[in-house]
Amino acid sequence: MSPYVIRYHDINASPIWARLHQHQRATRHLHMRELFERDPERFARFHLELDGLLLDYSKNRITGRTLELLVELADAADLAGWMARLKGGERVNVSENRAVLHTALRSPRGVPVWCDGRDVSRDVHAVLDRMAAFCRRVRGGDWRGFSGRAITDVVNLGIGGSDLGPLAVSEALAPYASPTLKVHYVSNVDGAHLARTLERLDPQTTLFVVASKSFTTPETLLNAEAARAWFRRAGGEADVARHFVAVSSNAPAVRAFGIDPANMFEFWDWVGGRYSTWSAIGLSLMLAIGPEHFADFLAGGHAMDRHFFSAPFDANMPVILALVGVWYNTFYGAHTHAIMPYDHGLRRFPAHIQQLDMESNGKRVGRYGERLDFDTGPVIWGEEGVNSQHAFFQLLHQGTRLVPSDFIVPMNSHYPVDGQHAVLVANAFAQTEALMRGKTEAEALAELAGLPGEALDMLLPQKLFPGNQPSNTIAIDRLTPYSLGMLLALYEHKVFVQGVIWGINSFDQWGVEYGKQLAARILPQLSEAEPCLRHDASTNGLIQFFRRHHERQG
Ligand SMILES: O=P(O)(O)OC[C@H]1O[C@H](O)[C@H](O)[C@@H](O)[C@@H]1O
Repeated sequence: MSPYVIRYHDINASPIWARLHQHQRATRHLHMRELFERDPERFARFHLELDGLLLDYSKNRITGRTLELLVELADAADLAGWMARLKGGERVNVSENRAVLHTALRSPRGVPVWCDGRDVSRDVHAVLDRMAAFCRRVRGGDWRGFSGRAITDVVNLGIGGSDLGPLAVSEALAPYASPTLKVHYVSNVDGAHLARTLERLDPQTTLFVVASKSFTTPETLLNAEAARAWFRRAGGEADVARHFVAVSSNAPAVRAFGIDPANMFEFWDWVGGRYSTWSAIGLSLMLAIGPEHFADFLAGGHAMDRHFFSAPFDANMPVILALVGVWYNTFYGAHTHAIMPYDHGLRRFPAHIQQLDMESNGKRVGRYGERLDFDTGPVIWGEEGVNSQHAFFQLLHQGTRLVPSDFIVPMNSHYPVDGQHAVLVANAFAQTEALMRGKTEAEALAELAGLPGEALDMLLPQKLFPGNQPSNTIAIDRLTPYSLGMLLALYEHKVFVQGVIWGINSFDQWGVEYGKQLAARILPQLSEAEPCLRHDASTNGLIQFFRRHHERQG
């Protein structure tokens, strides 16, 4: 039984919660444009820098007092205590009775990290060493396929945390990837995903990485079986060992699937799926970028960990990002949060953060099972810039919703194409400025000077921009393994801090189980002959429609 089970989280009954509501009422009329005009030091006061990563949080509806009160809220939620418990390897994932130590995955060699009396850092580095040795063999052409040819393609078979993180990071770090080893990610149980990937590949030179923490996820196991069948058309059963490796915390299931545990890379139950990119789940990533770059990625994550665990709350990037998010979510009632990377390589980053945040904090009960009477994690969404400007920014500029957002902007590109990077950056900065400033009636009138009265009446309201739409800008020198490590760890800690404030266990995910159970029930019914009456009328009707229209294959 967890030692924490007796405590209840009633942060919304705390005096600071009420004071923050009062403060919101007292300051909500403030416009950021005026705040900037009044205080030329606003950027100086509201930005932080760490190793070439800058967090500008000045374009938010906050004052110095807002931050003081939000820090008091963090104190009331015992943030310092929960940070110490997290770092100390205590079982902060109370519903699963597990420690949460993804920070140990990026801790340097030789620095012990204790969990249940065991130095898990040794285990971490032992696996990292095995991964590095394996990657060097594959990348160097020493690990060969059954016909003696070197591996040219790696297919990662995994879903959720066993896909999104490594995929997003692999795409972002493409400039660091091997030119001779291509890594593909297949996640969906929709056969199209696997089939369309395999149609370009040769079984003689393809290596499959079956990535599943539990090794029970049906989508991944079905894809792995289909991949094995595809491989077996060319290679024999004895050759499977050269073409299939596994990443899992479940050795018996890996063995039962037919993969030699010698070809399994281990991780542990104290690594949550959506926090596992840094672990052996990053094997496909390491195959792509090599062990040295992977080590730089871990070092970047560790740099952010050191900052997070040591900086005072009012100068702590993840804490600030989290508190400002809580300000809008909880006290302004904002429902969503957008993430816009102005970098083509980061185009899958919002999807990864979507899982990280929504699977962690999309919960309606507290960590002890108590009902929470306030809104918790926001809907996370986003798209790469500038494409997003040409798609949905209309709503951000002139819609009726408050949509806080993060702009992630590298100052340098790996692909300098005739000054285009400056255009990209100019667009990012301009958007944050426009969202903040808005456009006043006087400014709009100046643009419309000379228009006849009727046209002016119609057009003037269309040309007004209310502004006061908040954004954070995360500017980085260049997208490198190190800076991406910092960026990802920044978001992981942000999510943790928000979870602490809302009293949530950010490390379980009971909400995804129910749909899986029902899918397992419906699957056999799709091919039964007798009328389907076991569900509600809608579900029965859909099952009948499938039966009428589905053409059996195979
Ligand atoms: O790595 P696996 O055990 O295959 O799990 C893959 C994913 O599926 C689950 O349903 C969870 O929602 C995710 O958190 C997890 O990352």
